[in-house]
Amino acid sequence: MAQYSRISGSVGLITLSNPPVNALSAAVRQGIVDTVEKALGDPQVKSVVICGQDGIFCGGADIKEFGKNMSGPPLIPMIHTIECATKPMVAAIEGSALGGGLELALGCHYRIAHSKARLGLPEVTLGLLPAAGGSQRLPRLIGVPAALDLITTGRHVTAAEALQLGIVDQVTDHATVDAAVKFALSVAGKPLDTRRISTYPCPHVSDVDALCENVMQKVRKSAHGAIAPIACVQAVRAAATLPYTQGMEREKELMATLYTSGQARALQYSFFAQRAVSKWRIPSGARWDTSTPRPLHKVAVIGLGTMGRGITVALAQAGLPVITVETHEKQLMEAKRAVSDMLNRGAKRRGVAPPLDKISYSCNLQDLADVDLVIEAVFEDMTLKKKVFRQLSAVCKPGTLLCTNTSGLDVDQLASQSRNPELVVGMHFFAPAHVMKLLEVVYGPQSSPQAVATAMQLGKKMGKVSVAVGNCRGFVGNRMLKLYTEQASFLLEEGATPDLVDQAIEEFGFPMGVFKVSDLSGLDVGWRIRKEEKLAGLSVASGQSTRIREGRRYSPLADLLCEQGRFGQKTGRGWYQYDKPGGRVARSDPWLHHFLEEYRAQHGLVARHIDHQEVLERCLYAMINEGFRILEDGIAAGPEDIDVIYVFGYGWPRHRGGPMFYSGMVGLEKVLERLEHYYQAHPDVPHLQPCRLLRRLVARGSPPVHKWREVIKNLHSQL
Ligand SMILES: CCCCCCCCCCCCC[C@H](O)CC(=O)SCCNC(=O)CCNC(=O)[C@H](O)C(C)(C)COP(=O)(O)OP(=O)(O)OC[C@H]1O[C@@H](n2cnc3c(N)ncnc32)[C@H](O)[C@@H]1OP(=O)(O)O
Ligand SMILES: NC(=O)c1ccc[n+]([C@@H]2O[C@H](COP(=O)([O-])OP(=O)(O)OC[C@H]3O[C@@H](n4cnc5c(N)ncnc54)[C@H](O)[C@@H]3O)[C@@H](O)[C@H]2O)c1
Repeated sequence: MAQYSRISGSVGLITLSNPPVNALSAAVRQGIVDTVEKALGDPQVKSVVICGQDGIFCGGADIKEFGKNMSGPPLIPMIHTIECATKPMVAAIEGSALGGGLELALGCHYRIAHSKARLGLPEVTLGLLPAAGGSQRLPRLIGVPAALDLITTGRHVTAAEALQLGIVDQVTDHATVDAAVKFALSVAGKPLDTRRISTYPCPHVSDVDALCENVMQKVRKSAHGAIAPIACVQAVRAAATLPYTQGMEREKELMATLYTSGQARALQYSFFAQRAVSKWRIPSGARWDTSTPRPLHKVAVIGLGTMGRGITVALAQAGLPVITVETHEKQLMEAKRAVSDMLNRGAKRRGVAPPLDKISYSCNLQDLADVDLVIEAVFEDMTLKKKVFRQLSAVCKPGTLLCTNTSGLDVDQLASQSRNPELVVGMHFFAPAHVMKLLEVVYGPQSSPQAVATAMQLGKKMGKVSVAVGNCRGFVGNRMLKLYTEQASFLLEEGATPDLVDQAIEEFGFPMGVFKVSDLSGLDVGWRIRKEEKLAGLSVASGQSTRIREGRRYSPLADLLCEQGRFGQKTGRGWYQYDKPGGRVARSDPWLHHFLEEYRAQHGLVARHIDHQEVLERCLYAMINEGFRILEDGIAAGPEDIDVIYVFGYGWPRHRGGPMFYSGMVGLEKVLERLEHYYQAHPDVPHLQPCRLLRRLVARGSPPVHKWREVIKNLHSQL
């Protein structure tokens, strides 16, 4: 759908109309073709303006159409007709002009943008490239280096930057369509030969091969196996080296490869999954569209360690007044300095003033009497947290929401310490909290719809991707992670090295292998928890075998390293060695290899050859199996929730969709068969036993991931 009218006597106005983002669906494309024909055929019309309804120009091709049989007029000839028109065509850009939307605008002879508009070619983030001429027109318009930057990253630019780059001709603070109509009147009848971008030569670059090779190397490094960024470089290179028509052929060829790839499917799934999780619903029946969040005027953070500092920064950057509480003046002042530094650095990067005045600092919990919401981030110690919750319950005004940033302690137990357990939820941030996008919002059986809605909305305000999850040990992310790291340790016992395991994981697409991450976060963190759980340290029951806990296989390797003071990067030694404490570059450590050999000898273990395939199957399938259990238990509402958590919180390569999507790509039968194989080989590892939901899905013919919810619902109704 596109509406047509004639205004100011001689301007044909075409309005794209497909809420919410005026995506270029088959109907919209047909509407554009019809209205352009009408405008060009109307002798009264001297120039044409194309705009979008409801303050947004166009969000690009309709992603929901991808993978289906395409109907309706194709984009490329449609844009070509617009460019060839003999009447000036002006794009009036408000809101967003993205992907196919910007390509449509590039087909126009002029572009007028509102100052708040955003423009970009984000196809790469969907596993594609701008294949409606964008990869060929943009470099001709703004030059190869700038086009490479925009197309390989998919970043959106502001109207001001678009003007500077030469993407738009004018920026206005006023009504965009009015400005565009005025402009269209002023250019009516003027020659258009110099306005057709496809006819431009690509601006000269001294050594285009060297430039593209350089960008290609950078892109390969950051892509972690994603193919779209590489195809984007190849397409822009074609623009720089070939005539337009041949460049278009190359664009089409590259797009055909990407379009049918599993990576594009994964990335498009991820796009919709990210949006689906914001439409939360929980077992109590509460849901996103019927629950009203509480307005927040002032919030508090308790405990200004690693997490509290990051959370405070994120809250202040979101514009919220925050009061922070520490135990002693010394800690408070130290934290104040660190928080101020973080805010100053962030503000410098973004070219804004640091919101230092949003934060106040205190050592007295009594100062929290008037806050609307508290985020507790004290040590991971249940006794301490319970005490803090009792104190907060006594101090805070009625209705204050109490949230905990615990990584995995029982949120219901904390709720039971409060006079109003319905106002308690977990807000599990990830380190560094002002950077990481993920937030798990943990609800309990008593959490009120308003408490969940408020935490979800606060997460959104802080720029997080928030996922509502049920309460269990480790919630979703850490519960699955435990199985992944456990398998990695078992593999070391069986003959692998940290280098081999990490290489397999990094080749899969994770930015860092499991042992490098462990060195970065500090081995002591997990050690402390395991000691509290009586799995490690002096409290391990006497007579217990070193490699068995609670009747299951246990690997004490990490505990043994901690006993040697090898805590990872912070001590300069861990699973790897570093040039100094705090060093960042992991190097293989002969000591560690010798230590592993001795350990195996001591426990009668014979090292065997382990290949990358086994590393991936053992580590990833164990984690995926736990994901199915989480779905079975109703802790996550659907596979999308788990996948979003893994992509945004744990470095799962986005072009592989997330663990649950990936299992579908591998084939559920295969995952089941491999788990059965490994469980048979390791019967002392119960988590390798394939869970019921996985078996049920395979028995149902392995439906695609978007159909799993039905099977889960049936499973739940039978319980
Ligand atoms: C052998 C075979 C050969 C095959 C060759 C095939 C050739 C096919 C020809 C293709 C030609 C290529 C054309 C072009 O180059 C490709 C593209 O344009 S891809 C799309 C690029 N656009 C984007 O990536 C933009 C995506 N959207 C956004 O970034 C944001 O939505 C927004 C526009 C900035 C708005 O943000 P918000 O206001 O925050 O709103 P939401 O994000 O919550 O979105 C609201 C709602 O809209 C849905 N939606 C958004 N964009 C699209 C879209 N492009 N298509 C469909 N739906 C879209 C979004 O999902 C939300 O809905 P909900 O999921 O909540 O129901
Ligand atoms: N570090 C991580 O990667 C991470 C990630 C997610 C969640 N978490 C969770 O966040 C919480 C905090 O972790 P952290 O790493 O920031 O710990 P941390 O040790 O760095 O900081 C804890 C801070 O709490 C302060 N504190 C202790 N008791 C207090 C009290 N009664 N009143 C006020 N302040 C008090 C301490 O002085 C300290 O500064 C824990 O529950 C942890 O499990 C940590």
